[in-house]
Amino acid sequence: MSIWTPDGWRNFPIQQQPTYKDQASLLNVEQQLQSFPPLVFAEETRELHRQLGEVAEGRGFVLQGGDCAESFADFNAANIRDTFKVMLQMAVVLTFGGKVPVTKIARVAGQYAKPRSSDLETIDGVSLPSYRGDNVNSFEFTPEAREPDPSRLITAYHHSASTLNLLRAFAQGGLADLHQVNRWNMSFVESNPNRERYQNLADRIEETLAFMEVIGLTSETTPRIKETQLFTSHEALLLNYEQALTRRDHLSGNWYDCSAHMLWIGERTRQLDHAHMEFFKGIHNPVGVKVGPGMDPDDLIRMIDAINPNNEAGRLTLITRMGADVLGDKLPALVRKVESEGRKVVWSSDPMHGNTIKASNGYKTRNFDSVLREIQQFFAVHKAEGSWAGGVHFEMTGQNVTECTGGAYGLSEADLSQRYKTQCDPRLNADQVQELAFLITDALKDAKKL
Ligand SMILES: O=C[C@H](O)[C@H](O)COP(=O)(O)O
Ligand SMILES: C=C(OP(=O)(O)O)C(=O)O
Ligand SMILES: [Mn+2]
Repeated sequence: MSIWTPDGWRNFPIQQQPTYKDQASLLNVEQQLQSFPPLVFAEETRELHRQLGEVAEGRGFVLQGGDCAESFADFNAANIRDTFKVMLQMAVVLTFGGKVPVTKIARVAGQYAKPRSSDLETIDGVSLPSYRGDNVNSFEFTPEAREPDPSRLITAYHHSASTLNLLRAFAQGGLADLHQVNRWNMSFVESNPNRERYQNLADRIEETLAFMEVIGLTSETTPRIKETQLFTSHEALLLNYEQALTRRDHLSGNWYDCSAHMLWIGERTRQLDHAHMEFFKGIHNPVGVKVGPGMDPDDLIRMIDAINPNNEAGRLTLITRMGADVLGDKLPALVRKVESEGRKVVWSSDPMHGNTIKASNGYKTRNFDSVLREIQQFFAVHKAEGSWAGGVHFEMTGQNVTECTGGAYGLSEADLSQRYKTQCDPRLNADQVQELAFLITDALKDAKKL
């Protein structure tokens, strides 16, 4: 067997890559990226691996979320802070309500490249290359903007570095204090139309914090109360970028893709004999694979064995994205196969990508109830099969956008145009996604009885 190298993927067929006209400039960019510092440290990545190992064994839950596509235009402190805040709020609700430790993984600091259904976008009879994410081309609909530009990879790297820098400061610098986080939850509940549904849980958290304070467990005495740990992740789609950030760790001698703690392969690029699979085989990060309704149980085992030949718990997360109407038919056979063959995986639910629809006014959207239904069915299937529903994966933002319909504020298709800001898929807004956290705690608590 030949030895794995970070550039070995170049010998395999590959999908969903931009066609760069200027190859010399691409090479130059790759060389620069290779000389830049890594964005994450292998030891942090191993800690995430350890936590995901606990999740695979049924002793933890993963909350993964963030924009479908980060954008250079929305790169600012308020956006980063608000995503961080909402993830923390959700994690507290899930930890307390579900009585289980929650590992937080943001889709941030590198979630720039997008696979697309079509290579071309046509507007009023004009066809141009599709927008493929800000590290490839620009969203604006002109021939110049849509031309893939390698220098965007450098910009993406610097944006990712600054984003990570701020997140690390937030995580350690006091913004993550549990008292603070629950104050945000209280104000979310107070103004929510479904307040009576959520009030009780938020009050109980408040009381618990007050009790802890009385017995001396305060932010001052107990650092865990004011600090948190947030990992980063993105779809490792552009392998030129990922290769350049893949470094050999001096402590273990292993290769890590140091662009993020966790990387995943999308539904469109996970062919067993293609480049992405080859790349993922050699990196030691925890990895995710998106699994849609077309996956065959035997192929799933082949895929698992290709990526996780030693069957290590925490190495592989299967992120199922089936659609609320399909999951009940398709997921049981996959779960049964994986469990009966003894493969250790984290099962996570992406309830977004299988529920994408076109609204009557043309907006790409998702409905809150379909998203909730897919998660509920995900829990129900795992309960029936005796497996552990290990996590959820959302496209979400801390901003008050109008991209998905439904939720307590009853967003309608007509409301979508008010603040439809996404450059790719529609995200749940801060209120919608917090409601989901409250609404899934019962299923999570129930799952724990297994
Ligand atoms: O985020 C995932 C994909 O990039 C996205 O769902 C593709 O969307 P499209 O069908 O508009 O290309
Ligand atoms: C591209 C994505 O997902 P999928 O591969 O499942 O379509 C995504 O998570 O944005
Ligand atoms: Mn998406």
